[in-house]
Amino acid sequence: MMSETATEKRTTTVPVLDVRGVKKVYAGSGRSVEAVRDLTFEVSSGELVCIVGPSGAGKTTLLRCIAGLLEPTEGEVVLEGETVTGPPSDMAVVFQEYGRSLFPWMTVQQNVELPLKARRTPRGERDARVADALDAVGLSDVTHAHPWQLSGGMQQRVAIARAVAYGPKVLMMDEPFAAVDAQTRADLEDLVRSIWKRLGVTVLFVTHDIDESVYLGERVLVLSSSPTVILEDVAIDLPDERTQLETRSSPRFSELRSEVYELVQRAKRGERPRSEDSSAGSSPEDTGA
Ligand SMILES: Nc1ncnc2c1ncn2[C@@H]1O[C@H](COP(=O)(O)OP(=O)(O)OP(=O)(O)O)[C@@H](O)[C@H]1O
Repeated sequence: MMSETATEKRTTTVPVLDVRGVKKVYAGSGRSVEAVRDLTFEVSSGELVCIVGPSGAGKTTLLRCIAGLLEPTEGEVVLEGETVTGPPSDMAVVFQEYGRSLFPWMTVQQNVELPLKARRTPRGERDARVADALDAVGLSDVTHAHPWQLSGGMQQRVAIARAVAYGPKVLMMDEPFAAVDAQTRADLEDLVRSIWKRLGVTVLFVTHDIDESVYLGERVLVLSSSPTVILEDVAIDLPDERTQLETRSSPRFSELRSEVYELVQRAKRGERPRSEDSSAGSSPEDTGA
């Protein structure tokens, strides 16, 4: 099993990702929207960090800035010491809309190997990576099927396999399970944790779902409502081995869930982090909405 190596790797504290003072203002048509005001946090190599916050808090905007798909208005994103100025080669993103991210005319195998072909990975290595990734997501027996022949949950597994085959240092997931049923969602959550352990990859997981964030994460970053900053960085001190039944029914899970729930409620009420209390411009009127 590879989990020991992955566990050792996760205990290191090298920041793989450094988000420094990121602000994003969308401008256009005579209207500007400050989606994100000032986000600063670090993610260590091999961590699994979840991001939650009220609707419209700027979770997707933040993720797109980190993925190099949007340019921050101020601040910077530093990945392994390099400022992100476009999609970094060692980052992969899994989006919610699996139906739109897979090519229907290509087989599962072809969809998963596409980014490797684009990177001109040699055939032998490509085949091995695709086989490993499909094995990791439990889809080795449908390599020649087309996405439309698979269930929604299986299609999302293909999208995850594609990201995994690429061998990213950082795997970002933007509400990846919002469109699947509850049972499939639980299976996919366990899949994310098993892949994370198996590969020792750093994972940044955006979700609306408070229970999901606590179940998956080692840390949960709670965003304030607009103008968005980090309201709280919550350490999830649950045991490393998690199961849907035992973990979710443990007293500590309930406590953490309540803590994050209360923080999200505070965010919705427009509360600001304590660090802003003494700073200028932090009056309740300044909380936007
Ligand atoms: N391309 C855009 N142009 C203008 N405003 C935008 C654009 N994209 C997002 N916004 C605005 O920025 C704010 C943050 O949006 P974003 O989608 O990042 O939030 P979110 O937390 O991911 O939302 P949700 O949880 O509802 O998916 C919202 O007010 C949104 O309307």
